[in-house]
Amino acid sequence: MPGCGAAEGADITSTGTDATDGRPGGGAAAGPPPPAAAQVDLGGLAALRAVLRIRPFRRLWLVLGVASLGDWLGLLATAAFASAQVSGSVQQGLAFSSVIAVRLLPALLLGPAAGVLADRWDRRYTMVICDLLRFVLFASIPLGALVIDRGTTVVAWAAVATFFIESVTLVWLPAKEAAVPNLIPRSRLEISNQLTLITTYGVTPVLAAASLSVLDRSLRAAVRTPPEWAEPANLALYFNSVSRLALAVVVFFGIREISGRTAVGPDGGAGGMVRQFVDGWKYIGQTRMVRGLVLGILGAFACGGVVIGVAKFFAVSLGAGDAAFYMLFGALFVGLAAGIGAGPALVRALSRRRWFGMSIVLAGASVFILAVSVHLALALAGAVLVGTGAGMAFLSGTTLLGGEVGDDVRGRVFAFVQTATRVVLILAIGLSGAFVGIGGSHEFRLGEAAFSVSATRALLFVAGLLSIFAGISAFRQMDDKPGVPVLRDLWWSIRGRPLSAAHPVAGPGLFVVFEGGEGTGKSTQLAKLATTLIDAGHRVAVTREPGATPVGRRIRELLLERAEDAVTARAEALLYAADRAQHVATVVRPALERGEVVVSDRFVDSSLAYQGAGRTLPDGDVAWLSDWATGGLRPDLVILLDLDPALGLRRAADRGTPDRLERESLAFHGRVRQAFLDLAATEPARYLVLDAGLPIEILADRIRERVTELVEASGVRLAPAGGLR
Ligand SMILES: Nc1ncnc2c1ncn2[C@@H]1O[C@H](COP(=O)(O)OP(=O)(O)OP(=O)(O)O)[C@@H](O)[C@H]1O
Ligand SMILES: Cc1cn([C@H]2C[C@H](O)[C@@H](COP(=O)(O)O)O2)c(=O)[nH]c1=O
Repeated sequence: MPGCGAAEGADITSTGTDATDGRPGGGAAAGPPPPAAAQVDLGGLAALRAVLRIRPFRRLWLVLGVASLGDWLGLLATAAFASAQVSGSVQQGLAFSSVIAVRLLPALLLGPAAGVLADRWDRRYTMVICDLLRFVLFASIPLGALVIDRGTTVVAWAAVATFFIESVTLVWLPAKEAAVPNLIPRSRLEISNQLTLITTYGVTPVLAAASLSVLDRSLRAAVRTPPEWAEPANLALYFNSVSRLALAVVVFFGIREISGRTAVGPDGGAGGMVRQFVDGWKYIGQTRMVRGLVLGILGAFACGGVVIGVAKFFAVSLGAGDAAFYMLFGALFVGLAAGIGAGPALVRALSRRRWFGMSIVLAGASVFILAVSVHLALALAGAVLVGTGAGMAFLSGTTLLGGEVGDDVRGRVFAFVQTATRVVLILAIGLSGAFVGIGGSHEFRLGEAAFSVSATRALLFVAGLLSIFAGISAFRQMDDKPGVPVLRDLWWSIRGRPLSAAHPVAGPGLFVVFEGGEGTGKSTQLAKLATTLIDAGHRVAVTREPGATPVGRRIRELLLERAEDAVTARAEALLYAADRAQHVATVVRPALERGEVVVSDRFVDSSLAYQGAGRTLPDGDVAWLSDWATGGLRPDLVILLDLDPALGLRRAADRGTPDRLERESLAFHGRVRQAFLDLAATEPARYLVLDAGLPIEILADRIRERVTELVEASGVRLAPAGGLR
C-alpha cells in the first residue's frame, strides 16, 4: 500500500534480521556507518541464507534474475534481429552497431533527469509503469516485423523502440537501485549485492547466449526454415517482453515495501524538479564520501574503457590474434567473478571505503602488467588481476552507494553514476581505439639496443596510471581511518582483526611520551620537561603507564610488586593493555581534549618492546592489542632515552629493590633496547632518540628544544596557563 513504511510491511522471516534497518528514508543517511565488521558478521553461506530469507528481497532477486536474462537475450537479439533485416556485411554491421549506439544515447540525453524522477516519484509505481512500457516496447519490435514489409523500416522501428526502452530503463534503474537498500538490513547489503551482481553479470549473460544458441540449433534441426515469428531472435524478444510484465506484476502485488517514500517537498512543480536536480549535483560535489566514490568509479571506467578499446590491437601485439582476444576477455571475467565472489571473504572486516580505493589501485597496477606483457600467459594473469580489482571495486562501490547515501538523494546519485560511467566508457573506448589506430608502433634505439614502443602499450600504461591516481584520490576522500597504516590494516583485516580507526582527538592537545629501558632517566627528564612547559604557561598533564588510574594502580601492583606471583606472558600483555585502555579513556584523551600537553612515562612502545621483543610474543598481536586498547591513539612525539641495559639496570638498582621486570636477564633487556631502537627507525620524524648516558642537563636542553618546536608548530592549539596535574 503506497505511503506505508517498509518496516511496517516488510515480510522478514529471519529472526536475526534487523527490520528497522530496512525503513525507507532511514538507515543510510540517518546514522553513522556501521562498523565494517558488521558487514561480515556471518559466514558466507549463512549470510547468503539469511539474505534469501528476507522475502521481499528474495522475490525481487528472482524476478530481476529472470528480467536480467530477458535483457541480455534482448540485447543480443535486438542487435541480431536488426542485422537480419538487411543484407550485405556492411549494412549488417551498420545495423548491428546502430542498435547498440541507440541503446547508449538516451543515457547522455536523459540520464541526469532520470535520477530526479526516481527520487521524486513513488519508486514502486515508477518501476511498475516503466516495466509495463518496456513490456509493450519489447514486444513491438518482433510484432512490427510481422506487419511491416520493408527491412529498413523494421530496423528503424527497432532503433526507435530501443531508444524508448533505454529511456524508460534510465528512470527504472535508479528507482530500483535506490529501493533495494531499503529492503535489506545494511549489514546484509553486501551479500545481496554479491548475489545480484553475480546473477546479472555472471549467470544470466552466459545463460542468454547459451539458450539463444541452443534455441537456434534445435529450431533449425526441427524445422529447416522456422516461421518468422518463431525465429530465435523474435522468441528472445518476446521472452524479454514477458519477463518485464512479470516483474511489473511481482513488484506491484508482491513487493509493496518498495513504496512509502516521497522526497518531494512542498514545491512539487517544475521549479522543484530543477532545484532537486541542482541539489543532487551539489550533494555529489560536496559530500567527501560520494565525491571519492564517483571519482574512483569514473577513473576505473576510464581505465576499463581504454583496456577494451585497445584489446584487439593488444591481442595482435601478443601474436596470438583473435583467440588471444577472447581469452583475455574470458580472463577478465574470471577475475571479475573472483573479485565479486571471493573478495569479501578475503578482506573480511576491512573498511569498505578503504577496500574500494585499494581495489581500484589493484586494477590499475594490474594494467601495468598488461602493458609490459610480451607473453600471453603473463597477459592473462594481468587480465585476471584487472578483473579482480574491478570486481571488488564494483561490489564495494555498489554497497557504499546503497548503504551510505541517503535515501532521499540516492536515486539522483545512482543516475549520475550510471550516466557518467556510460559517457566516460564510450569516450575512453572511442578515443583509445582511434589513438592506437593513429599511433602505431615506434622503434627507439639506446646505443646498440633497439626496442619498440607501441601506442597500445603506451595507452595501457596511461590507463594504469589514471586508475591508480583515481584509486588513491578516492581513498583519500573517503578514508574512514585516517592515520591508520594502510598495509598493516589490510594485513590485519585479512587475518580477521582490522586495526581500529584512530578516534580523532576532539581537542587540540599535544601528546609526548618518554620511552626507554630501565633506569634510562625517563622520570628525571619528564619532571624537568613538565616544569619547563608550566613555566612557559602551558597546562600540563603528567602521567605514566602502568598505574596512572585507580584501576591501573591495582594492575601495576599485580604486574610489578607481587614478584612471587607467576604471570604468564599473555596475561602480562593483557594486563598492560587493560591498564592502557583505562589510562587513555580516563586520563589521556580528556586532557588532550582540554588542550593540555600530556607527558607520559611509557606508552604503546613499551608493550612492543617488553612483551613483543622481551617476552617474544608475536609483534603483530601485541600491536593489535594496544591499538584496540587505545582506539588508535598515537603520540605526537616519542622521546627515546637509549642506554646500555647493564648501566640502566645498575642505576635502577641504586634506587631500591628491583621489580619483577627489572629482575629479567640482561639478554631480555638487550632485546627490549633493540626493539625500541627499531621502532624509532621506522618513523624517525615522530621520534627523538637520545643517548641517555649524556649528562642530565644536556639531555633536558635537547628535549626542551624539540618540544618547544612542536608546541610552536601546533600554534594556538594549546590551553594556556595552569598547573602540574
Ligand atoms: N643522564 C643521567 N646520568 C646519570 N644518572 C642519571 C641520568 N638520568 C637519570 N639518572 C639517575 O638514574 C636513576 C634512574 O633514573 P630515572 O628514575 O629517571 O629512570 P627511569 O628511566 O624513570 O627508570 P625506570 O624506568 O626504571 O623507572 C636515578 O637515580 C637518576 O638520578
Ligand atoms: C607500559 C609498560 C611497562 N612495562 C614494564 C617496563 C617496566 O619494567 C615496568 C614499568 O616500570 P616503571 O618503573 O614505571 O618504568 O613495566 C611493560 O613491560 N610493558 C608495558 O606496556
